[in-house]
Amino acid sequence: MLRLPKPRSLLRTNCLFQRYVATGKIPTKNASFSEVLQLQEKKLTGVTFPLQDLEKYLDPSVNTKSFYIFNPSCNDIYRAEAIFRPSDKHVIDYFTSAVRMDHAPQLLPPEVCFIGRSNVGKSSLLKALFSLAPEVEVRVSKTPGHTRKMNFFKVGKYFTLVDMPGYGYRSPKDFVEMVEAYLQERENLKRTFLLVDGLVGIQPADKIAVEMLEEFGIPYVLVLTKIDKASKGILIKNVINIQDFMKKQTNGCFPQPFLVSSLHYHGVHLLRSFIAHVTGNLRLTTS
Ligand SMILES: Nc1nc2c(ncn2[C@@H]2O[C@H](COP(=O)(O)OP(=O)(O)OP(=O)(O)O)[C@@H](O)[C@H]2O)c(=O)[nH]1
Ligand SMILES: [Mg+2]
Repeated sequence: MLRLPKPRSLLRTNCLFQRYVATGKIPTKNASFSEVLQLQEKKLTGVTFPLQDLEKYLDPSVNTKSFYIFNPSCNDIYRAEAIFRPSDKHVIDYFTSAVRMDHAPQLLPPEVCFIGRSNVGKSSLLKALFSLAPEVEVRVSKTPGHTRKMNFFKVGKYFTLVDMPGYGYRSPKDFVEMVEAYLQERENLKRTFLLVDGLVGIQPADKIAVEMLEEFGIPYVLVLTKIDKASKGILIKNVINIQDFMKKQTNGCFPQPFLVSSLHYHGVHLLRSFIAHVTGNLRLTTS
């Protein structure tokens, strides 16, 4: 069923990763879409549409229709990026943190939040999304359980992104009261991004999170993280498993998973445009 590529050298990835760990700074290569557009077509697809890029390794009998549900044009992606670029009139910044819902800020703009197991890469993804506004401080750590509060980041008047503490290992003891209450009560919450490790695939704790989202009846999206760490074979296996799981056991899940590497910006441009779209700030020219 699968046509697997030869294992590729991880040398370059490792060098970049070492630098990332040593300096704590996320690399900036390919952070902006205009840089990505300079890439050769093959690489451009890999960075911009990592899920669609997997199609060439799949048997033609595999149904990949769901890979193209959200399929913005380059122009759409470019327009969405402008929202993630700060200016004097358009301020992007950390706003506040909260450990309880009654401490959460009263914000009117649409909101999206990022949940997932501790260490799955939630804060790193926010950092990558905000890479065009490097003064925005998002703390990431290799120690699981680093984010202890709900952290609110305002993107001008357009929307708010919320970085959540992780569930599972070393999660805050008040996690349930904090996050479940937020998910159930937040009226301006437009979409929840549930992050799953692209290397290990969906875990029992993730399935519990899915059950909770299904029970709350709120729309959510699955995002596979750290795809730079997974071989194409592992990634394809995890994508197929997840698609199968989504089809059989979910109703509120967007049928197209998103694949990201916060280290190399794979899928980050597409996610920026999806966020702009679901918060009502990007009308697609293609649909
Ligand atoms: N190679 C690689 N490493 C990543 C990526 N995203 C995150 N990491 C690493 O994974 C570790 C955890 O990242 P965080 O973003 O802090 O994870 P988190 O989900 O916010 O974790 P908690 O706040 O503890 O729940 C850090 O060492 C990151 O450098 C990625 O796309 N690629
Ligand atoms: Mg975090």
